[in-house]
Amino acid sequence: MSTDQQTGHATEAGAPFDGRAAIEALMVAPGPPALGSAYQAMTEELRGFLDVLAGAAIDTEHAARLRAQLAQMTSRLRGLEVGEPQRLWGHWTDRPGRGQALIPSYDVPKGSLEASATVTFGRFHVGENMAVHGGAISMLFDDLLGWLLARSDLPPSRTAFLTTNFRAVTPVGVELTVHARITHVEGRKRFLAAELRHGDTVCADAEGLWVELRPGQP
Ligand SMILES: CCCCCCCCCCCCCCCC(=O)SCCNC(=O)CCNC(=O)[C@H](O)C(C)(C)COP(=O)(O)OP(=O)(O)OC[C@H]1O[C@@H](n2cnc3c(N)ncnc32)[C@H](O)[C@@H]1OP(=O)(O)O
Repeated sequence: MSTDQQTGHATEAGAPFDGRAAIEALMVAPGPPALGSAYQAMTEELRGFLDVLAGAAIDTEHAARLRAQLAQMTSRLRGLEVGEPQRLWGHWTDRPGRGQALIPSYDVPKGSLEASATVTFGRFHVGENMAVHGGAISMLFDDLLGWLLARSDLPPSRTAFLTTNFRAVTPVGVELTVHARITHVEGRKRFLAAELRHGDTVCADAEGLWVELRPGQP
């Protein structure tokens, strides 16, 4: 085995990195259930920390103390770094939120062509004026649509384009509903659409194209 320099993936010596195989491998939990529960609880705690920090007015001493505590935790984790396929972050595909804090946690059922979920953005994702950052909304759509596809019976694909329309300010700290659907499939191309609502108000919608990876495509 050797390591792909760009992706950190372990590959057979001389074999090119295969994106399809790597995505298919993600459909199995990366560790035992007890670790999954502990990891999920840890990422939820991290979300809470980031939201509170983003909304807090701290003083110089508090900022310096936090920096020192974070530096200590970072150095403890450094020795535990692994390659991309072995990482735990975001790879708990059997759990809502998948063990990551990049976007709010949501859950969609397996094997469906459309799904609805609830999400709540915290203050970490505020752009300004207590409106959710547009980039965070696009990221939610990319993740949700990609995850809907990954959970369908279709072979692995990757986002080719994603267009987001911001229709109304997306509020922070309240439950929102997101609906995602695979609208049609043409050969390797999958067209998808999504909508984010607060009650009856459409906050944002999106449409995008995902292209099925060919065997051996990175
Ligand atoms: C990867 C995630 C998996 C999930 C696993 C589960 C784990 C849990 C994850 C949950 C969800 C995470 C979600 C993160 C999702 C990302 O973050 S993905 C990262 C962002 N996207 C990228 O990096 C993609 C980069 N681009 C590429 O890799 C390649 O361009 C693509 C998209 C694979 C397409 O390349 P290609 O296979 O060479 O496609 P090509 O043969 O040129 O075109 C095929 C067809 O598509 C059309 N097409 C291609 N691109 C476009 C375009 N931009 N506009 C219009 N048409 C286009 C072509 O015109 C062609 O049409 P036809 O002539 O057949 O009618």
